Amino acid sequence: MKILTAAQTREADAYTIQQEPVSSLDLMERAAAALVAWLRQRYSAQVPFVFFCGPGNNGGDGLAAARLLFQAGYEVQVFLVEEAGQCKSQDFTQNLQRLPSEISTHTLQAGFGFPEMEFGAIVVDALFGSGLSRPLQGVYAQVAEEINQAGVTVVAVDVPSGLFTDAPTPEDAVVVQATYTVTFERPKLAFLLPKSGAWVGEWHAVPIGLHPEFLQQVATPYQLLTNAYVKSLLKARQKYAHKGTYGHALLIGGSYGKMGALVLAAKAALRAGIGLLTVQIPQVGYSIVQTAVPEAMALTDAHELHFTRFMGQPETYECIGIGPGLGQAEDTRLALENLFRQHLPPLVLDADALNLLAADRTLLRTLPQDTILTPHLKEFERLAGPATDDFHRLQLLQSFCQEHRCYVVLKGAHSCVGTPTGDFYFNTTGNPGMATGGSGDVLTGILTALRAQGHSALETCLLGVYLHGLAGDLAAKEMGQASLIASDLTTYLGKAFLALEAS
Ligand SMILES: NC(=O)C1=CN([C@@H]2O[C@H](COP(=O)(O)OP(=O)(O)OC[C@H]3O[C@@H](n4cnc5c(N)ncnc54)[C@H](O)[C@@H]3O)[C@@H](O)[C@H]2O)[C@@H](O)CC1
Ligand SMILES: Nc1ncnc2c1ncn2[C@@H]1O[C@H](COP(=O)(O)OP(=O)(O)O)[C@@H](O)[C@H]1O
Ligand SMILES: [K+]
Repeated sequence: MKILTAAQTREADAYTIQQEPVSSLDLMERAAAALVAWLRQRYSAQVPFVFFCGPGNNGGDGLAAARLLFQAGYEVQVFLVEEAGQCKSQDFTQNLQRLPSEISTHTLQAGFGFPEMEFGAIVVDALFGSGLSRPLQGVYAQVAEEINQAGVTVVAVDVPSGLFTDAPTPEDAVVVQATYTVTFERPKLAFLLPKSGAWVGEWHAVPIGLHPEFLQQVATPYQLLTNAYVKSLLKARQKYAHKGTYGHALLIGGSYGKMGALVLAAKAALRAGIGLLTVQIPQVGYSIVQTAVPEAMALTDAHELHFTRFMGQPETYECIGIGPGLGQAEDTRLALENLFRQHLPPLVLDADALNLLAADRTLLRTLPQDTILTPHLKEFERLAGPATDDFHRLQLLQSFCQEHRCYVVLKGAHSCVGTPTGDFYFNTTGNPGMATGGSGDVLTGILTALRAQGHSALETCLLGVYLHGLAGDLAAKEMGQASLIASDLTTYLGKAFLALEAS
């Protein structure tokens, strides 16, 4: 699903208005109705609502929604927030005229006294949406600050007011802290990034019937993963298949004190459908692996404690995953350097393999085309340098993938897959319960197994991050986020496959 910029959203609105055709006012009515449907599903008519409406179409949405909610029997109060002399949008003015006189309506201007909130009231933030052109100031900033200090549930309309959707929001800017953001048609780019996303709370995208033709033709590098798309990437298992049909993968990793990481990756690879799995481990890991993962074959390194030399033949494997628990010893770096000189099958690189690459960036040039790298934010910073903000990091990701002709899974909430073509795919599964040691090792195992089964690098990344997050969501549903541990992701991977197939 394409993610649109604010300018593209405006074009989509205009195209829909012209081609459907529908009046701008009716399109606003559709948006307000979608918002109100969402509110009514969540809150009963006993819950009072307080609307704060700005001067533009976002405020117009707020006014239309206040009317519809009032007509549905809810208690509604409206505060019009305006700087002296600020001009109003036409649809705002029309919706103000349509507001039933029974709704208590007040204007807040500079120097206002902030209203007392009734206990349990829900604030609807409709100050500014995608039309924000500068940080909030004056009365708008004061109202936003008061809302944030009121300790109430805040539902932002389309965008939390004060948040820029396609550019970094200045560190010191005032932004409404939303509990929920009900956004029209598509989430905005800022919702998916770690700093700006924090203002958004839990976002829900509600359709408002923007013209499908426009959505189909509009060009953007930003995509959001959908269940339907990821499902289309699944391959059914064949009746006459044998273990050779599903690839032979190799995982290289583990070191003294870090064998667990390799074990987690190995178990995940097996649960992700690999036909055969071999692990290369230092001698210290031999009985650990043979006991913990009897399904895997083991190659032992000449070294007791860490990786120093590849002991197999690269052509035996359809994919090699390197990194979980690897360590960063100097002879490990040399071993990687030697390995990268050989003709290799597709690679998945994680953890210490990435740290070694970062320490010796000449190694980056020797990577086979379409290698998959799976850094978290810190590892990515070591590889590509520091980012000044979320948007700058996306630029770094794009140039890194293009320069090294590789795929990068930038891990976090909404993990982002960067591609050599300069595209970005944001994941939609996963939860903060997965912020626990070893989750990334599980992902490496899954990706290595999918790649070895013949998925392209892109398919591997998309299917892998989605299934990994879905396993986390299913696990969290049963055991809660705090108790979730990395092994649970592997335990629930089967259910994640089943849920995706059945969706
Ligand atoms: N027909 C449409 O265009 C639709 C628009 N929709 C709503 O319209 C919103 C966008 O509306 P607008 O483009 O009117 O923009 P906003 O309502 O976000 O902002 C209104 C105007 O205020 C001014 N402004 C921007 N930043 C300011 C600041 N910091 N201080 C003071 N004034 C500032 C700008 O002139 C801006 O156009 C969307 O977020 C959505 O809520 C929806 O009703 C769906 C249909
Ligand atoms: N808040 C979150 N929401 C969704 N997924 C998360 C969150 N935090 C972490 N994850 C996922 O968990 C994994 C953590 O990987 P990583 O940081 O490499 O952990 P480790 O090094 O301990 O294995 C990544 O796939 C990441 O996307
Ligand atoms: K808003």
